[in-house]
Order: sequence, then structure tokens, then C-alpha cells
Amino acid sequence: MCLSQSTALFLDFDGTLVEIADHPHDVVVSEFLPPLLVQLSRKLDGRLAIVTGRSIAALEALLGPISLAIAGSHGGEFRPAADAEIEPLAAPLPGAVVDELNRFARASGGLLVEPKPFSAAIHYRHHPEVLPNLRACTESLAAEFGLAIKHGKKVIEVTMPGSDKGSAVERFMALPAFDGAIPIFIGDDVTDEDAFAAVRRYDGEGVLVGAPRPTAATSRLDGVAEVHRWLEAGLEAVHKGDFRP
Ligand SMILES: O=P(O)(O)OC[C@H]1O[C@H](O[C@H]2O[C@H](CO)[C@@H](O)[C@H](O)[C@H]2O)[C@H](O)[C@@H](O)[C@@H]1O
Repeated sequence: MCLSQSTALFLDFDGTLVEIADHPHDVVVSEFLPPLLVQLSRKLDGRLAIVTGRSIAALEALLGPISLAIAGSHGGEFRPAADAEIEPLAAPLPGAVVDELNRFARASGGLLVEPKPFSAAIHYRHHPEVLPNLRACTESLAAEFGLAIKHGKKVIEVTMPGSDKGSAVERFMALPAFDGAIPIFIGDDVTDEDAFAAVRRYDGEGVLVGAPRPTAATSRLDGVAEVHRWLEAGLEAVHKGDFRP
């Protein structure tokens, strides 16, 4: 897949732009990454967005305040353009859900609970043995409060219903700035599958990052380093005037 003047580029964050780390705060953002993304976004007339499970605030705590469109919290919050206001797209997660996850986390040896505006993630990377009980706990909360469940890398998230990465892509593609664009979504996780399916509806392309697995993506890059190289090559092509119309 190649960048062209009509590309809309959607990028997952963890496992795609940064390597997975032991703790969500420990990811390392390469120094060149924020300026690379901003330059590419400008070349694409703003049609570049990060679509992440993290909250927008958590993402900007890692990247710094950045002039990019972003969908955060699995599509629960939406910044349609670089310097636009953040739009909440879901109701806030009930506090009782986070209380219950915290209670479960304490009783299970200290799992990490990551509250976000419209969802909460509970990380079991350091306690894989709790997974069956954690599944039961989150399923029971989902049934009681009408929540959706998302499974990620050593994490289960309970989210307010109605949004996912596919709906986030559709929301961007409905904006005038994205009209007629051909989307590319690059991501590594199961939660990126909704977005891979969404881009196909616009004749676009999903790009799986990591080892081959059953997926709706139609291309693959081996890992974060390959994603960085692909983005750099895209920007170089733009500078050399090789940007395809
Ligand atoms: O949609 P993404 O941008 O890929 O975000 C998905 C989740 O990423 C974070 O958790 C994952 O990455 C952590 C850091 O590498 C890792 O420690 C954790 O085990 C992974 O699940 C983030 O903390 C979550 O909020 C995101 O939803």
C-alpha cells in the first residue's frame, strides 16, 4: 500500500507507533515520531488521525500536545481536526463500575485499573492467572450496566456502548475534509479489526502490524520499526514529488 494525495491515514498507537511496554506509562515515544506525524498530516491536508483505545489526555501526556486529529477511548471521544475541541460521543462510565474494578484489582494481587472518560481498562499482564475470574467480573459488570467489553493485549476494557474504532473511522470519513478519500488503517490489536472492516467499506486498506493471524486487514507490516519506516518513506516520497495523485 502506498500513500497518495487522496489517502486518509488512520493509525493505532500502542503496538503500532510505540512498542508494547510492561506498564502503560512506560512506552517510549521516538523523538522523531510527533514531528513526522504532524508533517504527514499537513501533507495529507489534515487527513491523518490517531485512533486509539487510550484517552486523548493520556495520549497527549505521552506525545505532548500535538496538532493532529484523534479518536480516543475506542471512539468514545473525538477530535475531528488538529486544533478542534474534543467531542464526547458517549455518556461517562458510571463510577460504580470503576469502584468494582478497583475492588477486584485489590483482591487479585494489585492489577492495574486505568479509568478513562468513557471506559476503564483492567490490565492483567503481571497476573495472567486471574484471567478467568476477571472475565467473569467484567462480563457481570457489562450485563448489569449495559456496557461493551473489549479484549486487548493483556487487558480487558469495559466501555460505554455505541462506539468502537470502526465507528471512529466512519465518523472521520463523514467529515467534508475526508470526502472521497481512500482510507488506510494501520493497527496491531483485535480492537483494530472493527476499523479494518470499516476501511474496506470505503475501498480502503487495513494493515495488520505483527505476526500473521486471521484478520480483515489486507496487508501486513512486521512491527513498529516497519511502521516507522513506512511513514518515513511516505514523507520522503512527498518531498521528492513522488506523491501519487
Ligand atoms: O488502541 P491502542 O492505541 O493500541 O491502545 C490499546 C490499549 O493500549 C494500552 O495498553 C496496552 O499497552 C500497554 C503499553 O504498552 C501495555 O502495558 C498493556 O498491556 C497493553 O494492553 C493502554 O493502556 C490502554 O488504555 C489502551 O486501550
